[in-house]
Amino acid sequence: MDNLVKICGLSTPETLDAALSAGADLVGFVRFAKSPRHVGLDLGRQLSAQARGRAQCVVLLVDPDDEAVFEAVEALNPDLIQLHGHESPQRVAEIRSRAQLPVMKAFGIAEHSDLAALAPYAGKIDHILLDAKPPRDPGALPGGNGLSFDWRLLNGLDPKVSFMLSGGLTPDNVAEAIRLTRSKAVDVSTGVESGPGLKDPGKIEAFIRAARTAFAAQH
Ligand SMILES: O=C(O)c1ccccc1NCC(=O)[C@H](O)[C@H](O)COP(=O)(O)O
Repeated sequence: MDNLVKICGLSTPETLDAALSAGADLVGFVRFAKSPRHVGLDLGRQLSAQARGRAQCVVLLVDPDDEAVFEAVEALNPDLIQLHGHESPQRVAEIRSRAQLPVMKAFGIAEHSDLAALAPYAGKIDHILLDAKPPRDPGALPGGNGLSFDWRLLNGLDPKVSFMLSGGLTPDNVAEAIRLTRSKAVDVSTGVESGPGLKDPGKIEAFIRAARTAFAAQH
């Protein structure tokens, strides 16, 4: 995962086009009914076809049963499955094997000890996504909350561990986040919106530009 930008939670052809035109490497489609970014299967099929060949398509699922995995894979034909719930290492391995697709597992980070949760997934996942923990409110979404965590917590992470950084990133703070964490991949949703679920083409472009400049400065 080198110098990659993922725009997550795209749900209209227009904003997807904005992300693709601005050079997003990965585009994420959320399959979670309570989310303002949720895409139905027909829309997901249409959006992933629009993105095909221009960016990697990611389908985001939360504690999916086999049927939810199957229908999402069948409709969206994604390049990658992002798991954003409480999937155990064993369940992740099952999903990866049944779908025959790479998996990126999200981990919520609030304190240094949260990084210990990564170890049991070694060899069972293809990519690591480090995100803020969701608010304790029972109605809160498992992700896409626009909250960041203390990036300095990643200082103790083995430099050989490659990860995608997410959680509260914006066009204004992504350069600092990349500089501090030396992350080679970033993911954003809320920070490129003008309201819940409403992606803003200008913010998408500004985010990608800022991330690219910061990646270039790492070398
Ligand atoms: O976006 C959602 O609505 C969502 C719902 C359920 C699980 C995850 C969800 N989003 C995940 C993301 O958009 C990102 O991978 C990540 O959490 C960063 O989001 P943000 O802090 O909003 O940039």
